[in-house]
Amino acid sequence: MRTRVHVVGCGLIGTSIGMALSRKGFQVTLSDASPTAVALARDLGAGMPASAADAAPDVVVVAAPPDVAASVVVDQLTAYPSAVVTDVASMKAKVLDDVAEAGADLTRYVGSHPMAGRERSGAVAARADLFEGRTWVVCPGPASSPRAAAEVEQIARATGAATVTMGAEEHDEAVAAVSHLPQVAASLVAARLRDLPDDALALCGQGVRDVTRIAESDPMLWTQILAGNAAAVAPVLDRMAADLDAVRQAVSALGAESRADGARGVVAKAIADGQLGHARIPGKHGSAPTAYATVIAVVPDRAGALARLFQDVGDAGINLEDLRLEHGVGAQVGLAELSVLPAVAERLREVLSHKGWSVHE
Ligand SMILES: NC(=O)C1=CN([C@@H]2O[C@H](COP(=O)(O)OP(=O)(O)OC[C@H]3O[C@@H](n4cnc5c(N)ncnc54)[C@H](O)[C@@H]3O)[C@@H](O)[C@H]2O)C=CC1
Ligand SMILES: O=C(O)C(=O)Cc1ccc(O)cc1
Repeated sequence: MRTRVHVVGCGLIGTSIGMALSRKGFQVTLSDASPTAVALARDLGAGMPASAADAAPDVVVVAAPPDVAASVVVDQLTAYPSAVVTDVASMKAKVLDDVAEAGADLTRYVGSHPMAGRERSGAVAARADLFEGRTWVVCPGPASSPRAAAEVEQIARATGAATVTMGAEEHDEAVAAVSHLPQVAASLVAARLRDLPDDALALCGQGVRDVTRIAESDPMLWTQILAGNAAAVAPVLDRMAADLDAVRQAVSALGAESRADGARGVVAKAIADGQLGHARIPGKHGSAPTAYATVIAVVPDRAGALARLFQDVGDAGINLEDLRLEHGVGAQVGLAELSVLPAVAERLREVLSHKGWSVHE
């Protein structure tokens, strides 16, 4: 019998989950506070709108905003007394605490968090491959049954994600550093650009684009995430503020007098510490993050053709973030799908066309 999954919240994440699971043969039903979101998710192939005639789901995935996640989880545990319920909110301890406080059946609740997303919200931004090759954290609480944890892992893996199991607090401390602080940093850096004259903005290079991509994120969502994980985020922000202040003082000292003993050491250490931290980020794995743009080049099935393509990409000074090769059926060509940062995709298309490649979006 096909596993029945009910998705509550048909935004970016819920719709993407529905699309991925439907493609894998799960029977997915959809609900949302907004009927338009449900209709859109259905049109995108995420599943069928839930109706009173449906059989009870085996698993409910709550993909509603963080500030309502716990209450929706409680409602779903009550509505479906034998279903396993998970939520995908970006913080886990607060949701678990709130579900526990409501007196719900914790044996059937297992929080989780896909470490994949986009800086855009809503069903329109959903992608069936959003979780492909990404990590999905599963956080069973002390009362969760092993069966419930296994069901949630099965759902996460069916979307193409790799699961890791962690306690809620351990998860929250980790995401405070790897997700929540980066969001604050990106937003604050991008905010510096707001009043910059156009002539200065014209100088924006790849560095500022890399650092600020997620500054496009939804303020409502992130206010809820930072409030919901405040206990773990605050100490990370304190350490960041202390480091920033040290660099600020050193640079101010250098501005006041060129000798400024010790100041260069402080600056160099900050940059070197950044190198050490950056070197620890695990490499890319799985398919290209959906945030990349793809440029498709037709590659003749001839020795050295691919090498020439890579050479041309490299000569343009463009970093290839990922690559997929499709082999043409019935033709002596292959299709090289080049994933690059969206900001350089148009230039890559122009450069490759100019060099004689047949290029497609
Ligand atoms: N955006 C991202 O990149 C990621 C988000 N998450 C988590 O996923 C959850 C959903 O986020 P997104 O999909 O980005 O948000 P979204 O804003 O795209 O979608 C949220 C959906 O929930 C619906 N909704 C609101 N209140 C509801 C309620 N009481 N009952 C049912 N539906 C309700 C909204 O109408 C909307 O369609 C959040 O908890 C977020 O923390 C997790 C990983 C990544
Ligand atoms: O856009 C990106 O790169 C992200 O990392 C998105 C994201 C946003 C919120 C999460 O809780 C998890 C992932």
